[in-house]
Amino acid sequence: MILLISASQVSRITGELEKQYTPSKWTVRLGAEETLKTFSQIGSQATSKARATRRSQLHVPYGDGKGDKIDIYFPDVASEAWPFLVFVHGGYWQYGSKDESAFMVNPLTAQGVAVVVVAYDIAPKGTLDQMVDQVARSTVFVQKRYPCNEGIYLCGHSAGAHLAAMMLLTNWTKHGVTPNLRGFLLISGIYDLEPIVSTSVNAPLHMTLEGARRNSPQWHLEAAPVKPADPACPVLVIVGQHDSPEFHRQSREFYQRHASSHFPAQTLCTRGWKASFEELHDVDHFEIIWNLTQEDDVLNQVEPWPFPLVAAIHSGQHGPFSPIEFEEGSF
Ligand SMILES: N[C@@H](CC(=O)c1ccccc1NC=O)C(=O)O
Repeated sequence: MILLISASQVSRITGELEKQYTPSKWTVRLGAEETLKTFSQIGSQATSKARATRRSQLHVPYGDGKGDKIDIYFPDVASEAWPFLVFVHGGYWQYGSKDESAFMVNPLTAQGVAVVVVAYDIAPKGTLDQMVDQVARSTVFVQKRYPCNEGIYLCGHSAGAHLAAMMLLTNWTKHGVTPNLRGFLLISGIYDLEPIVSTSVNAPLHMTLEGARRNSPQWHLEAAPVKPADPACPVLVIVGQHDSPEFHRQSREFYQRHASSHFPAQTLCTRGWKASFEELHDVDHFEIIWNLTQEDDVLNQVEPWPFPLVAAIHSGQHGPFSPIEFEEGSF
């Protein structure tokens, strides 16, 4: 069947896709520009505060590349057997940096969790393949440097959630060590990159459809070389209520309890991951992260660690979450 569509229909469709993948167009409290400005201000302030008040090691090289750097922030307790939260910042693989992304450092280190904020080479310097490799190498570095860690929890936001999710597929054998991964916290992420190819996001990324698919966790879950080292490694997929419908779809389809015709047998649940899905009530794509600077933010409650969100759902105390659409992942 040949489908004929007019030029104006094409421009309407591409315009809609562009809007769906522009998170600042969906905010409800501040305007787009003010939201982006506030996000970067809050990130910078949180980072200055963390560096001024927490014991830290900054710009630690995890590889030979100039951009292979992490910041490590430590709890007060003298030990190396902390749990580690490794945070991968967002910014559509083309902006953002570790130097304005220490949102959760003070609340988490105060509760005994070491926080690692990862730098990677954003576009145009870095390609998607290189960024994925950098996040893998930074995680391996943390494991090698802190072999007594009480678990590494990978957390990413938006494009950073994509990079963190790619670690579900990583074959660690070539890295010589399998990180002690105990959980994934994927916040407002993108797991199928194909729709991005035809948006302006792709201008500095130069992704081909093939490259987009190669770097889409949604398309490769069946190829995950190993099941999680710890069968209790939970994967929490979270999206903000005021994220766009496309962002909601991305999270839901990645998690989904049952395979869809679009992604047959390609969801976290159907591949055997202990996954949960949650829509966080009344927050947008940016507030969901900047709220992590607050000690009382739901995602910062570490008792019971790792994810009180999961525990709260299981105990029926939904608190500030929207209870809709949650299904416990099958295992
Ligand atoms: N240009 C985008 C900004 C954006 O998407 C973004 C900004 C900061 C952190 C994460 C982002 N999104 C995905 O990585 C917008 O206007 O919404």
